[in-house]
Amino acid sequence: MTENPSPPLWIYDTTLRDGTQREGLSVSIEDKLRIARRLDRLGVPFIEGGWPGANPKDVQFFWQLQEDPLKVAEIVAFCSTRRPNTNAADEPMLQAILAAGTRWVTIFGKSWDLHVTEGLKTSLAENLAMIRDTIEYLRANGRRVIYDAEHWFDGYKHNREYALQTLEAAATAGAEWLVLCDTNGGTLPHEISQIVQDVVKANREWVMGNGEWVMGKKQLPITNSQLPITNSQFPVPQIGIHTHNDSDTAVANALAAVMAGARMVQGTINGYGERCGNANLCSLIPNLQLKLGYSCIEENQLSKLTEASRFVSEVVNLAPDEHAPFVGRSAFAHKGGIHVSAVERNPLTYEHIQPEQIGNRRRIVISEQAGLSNVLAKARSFGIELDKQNPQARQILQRLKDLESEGYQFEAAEASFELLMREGLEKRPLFFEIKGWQVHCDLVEGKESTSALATVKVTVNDKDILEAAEGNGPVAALDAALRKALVNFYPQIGAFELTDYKVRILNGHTGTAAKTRVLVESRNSHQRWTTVGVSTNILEASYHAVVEGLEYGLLLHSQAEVALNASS
Ligand SMILES: CC(=O)SCCNC(=O)CCNC(=O)[C@H](O)C(C)(C)COP(=O)(O)OP(=O)(O)OC[C@H]1O[C@@H](n2cnc3c(N)ncnc32)[C@H](O)[C@@H]1OP(=O)(O)O
Ligand SMILES: CC(=O)C(=O)O
Repeated sequence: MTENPSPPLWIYDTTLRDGTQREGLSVSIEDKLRIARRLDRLGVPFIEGGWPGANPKDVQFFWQLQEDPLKVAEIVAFCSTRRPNTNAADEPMLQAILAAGTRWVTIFGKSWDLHVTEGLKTSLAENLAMIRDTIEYLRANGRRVIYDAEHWFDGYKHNREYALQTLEAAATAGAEWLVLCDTNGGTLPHEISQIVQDVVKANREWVMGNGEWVMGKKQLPITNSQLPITNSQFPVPQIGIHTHNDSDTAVANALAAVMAGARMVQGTINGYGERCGNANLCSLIPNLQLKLGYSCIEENQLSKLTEASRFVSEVVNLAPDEHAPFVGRSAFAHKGGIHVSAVERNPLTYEHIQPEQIGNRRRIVISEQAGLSNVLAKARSFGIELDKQNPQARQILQRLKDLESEGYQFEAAEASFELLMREGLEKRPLFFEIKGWQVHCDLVEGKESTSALATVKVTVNDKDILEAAEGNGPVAALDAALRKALVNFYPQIGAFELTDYKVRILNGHTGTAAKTRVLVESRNSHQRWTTVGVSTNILEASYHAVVEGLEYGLLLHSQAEVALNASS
């Protein structure tokens, strides 16, 4: 039986061009190069690098890539058509795009008559000439051309005949791809579907025309069958799609276009882009590859998609969207007890794909929504085998629910939950006991910083220790005093660091009687953990979170020692 090969589909990434049009996103040349190389490794065939001539950074970026080119991907330079009533050869922008030295260029032009008369303030005929001249000029200079039909869908709805003429102008001039853009992002999937089908049909009819103009049979100035992306498979220009997310349908629109015959999909990593963003490639690629059977990137690269998404968010300095489909931290996080119970039996029950296929992982969340299955799954992740019939398991679940109703939140403080569970199972080691503590704050009118003094009385191995320490606030002083008291017994405490401290008022309407939840994040040289404390007294809530933070660090250390001894 011969295997049916997956139909090819070209992914075109525009993170470095349209992605950088997102408000709040700004990248250096080095950032752009790092992202381009990461996308190259991911196996994206086309990477739009920017608009050379629009800013010095993009000019430099293309020059640097000429020195040290990408390994696989085609890097593409972007530009508009020439301005009205000029010669393409005299346009500085077109000189800049040639100087970028790429094999492929993308030119955007106007499809909507309103934009021609109102935006460009020129005639419909001149706009067609601008498209044609620009592409012919670039072809004559050895470039392969992708034509982005800006506002295609709005243009089509207002004046179908003229919109089709703009595509025809691009195709006759030698564009190899005609990319239909939903620039304003207002089109819905059913419209995309109908319009793309119509264009694909018109494209085919042009090809089969009466010889007057036969799209695609025109002799093109260059052909290069050595290129990884060759048009030899395609005797005609192919249709592509570029969607924006203003109606929250960018991904759905791109999928609808592909199902209607588009063969190139433009989008960005994490959906970054102008206004509400572009079609998110981190959703599109797995949908196209895993569900629709298209071949977009290598399987072994698909399993690196989550890592690539996080890499890009790190480089552009934007917090990753934890709830992003496919690649978000919560994309395969199960919280409801019913879900966890079923997922534990068969993940297919509540997962649309296997998280490993795109390099993500399943997580079980612990909270008041949990059932015994969550507790058992968490216990397993802590290395504790717990049976559903064990009454202690239900007691732990009940304690968890009681504490959550008092204001605790364990989903973000798994270290505290592990300590709670170990206590319920009588497996919580006693590293130290706190007999008492005090904090004194010195608030001097007119003095900027507060000085605080904390004293703690701690018992370790039957020895009582009394220590005091100062800090620039009460929590810092308390933390310092505890460490001082414990460090001689547990020198590893010296490597623990308190890295984050978050306070949330739980029932603000009760004024100063409100409960406070404190989350403390700590770390050692290779792990991070979070603990929680709740009280009507902010200091007491902090105290509980800080003490559990130290205790959990000691627990991790002792577990690591046990593992080391067992392996040696
Ligand atoms: C749909 C898209 O996302 S397209 C990409 C949009 N991206 C960007 O705009 C980012 C980069 N842009 C820039 O750096 C600047 O806007 C530049 C360098 C391109 C132009 O700057 P300026 O010359 O100062 O012009 P300005 O930005 O004010 O206006 C844009 C000009 O381009 C013209 N223009 C717009 N679309 C096109 C087109 N397809 N073909 C030719 N000219 C066009 C406008 O009519 C206007 O011309 P005018 O100044 O003669 O009226
Ligand atoms: C070209 C482009 O970015 C757009 O039309 O949205």
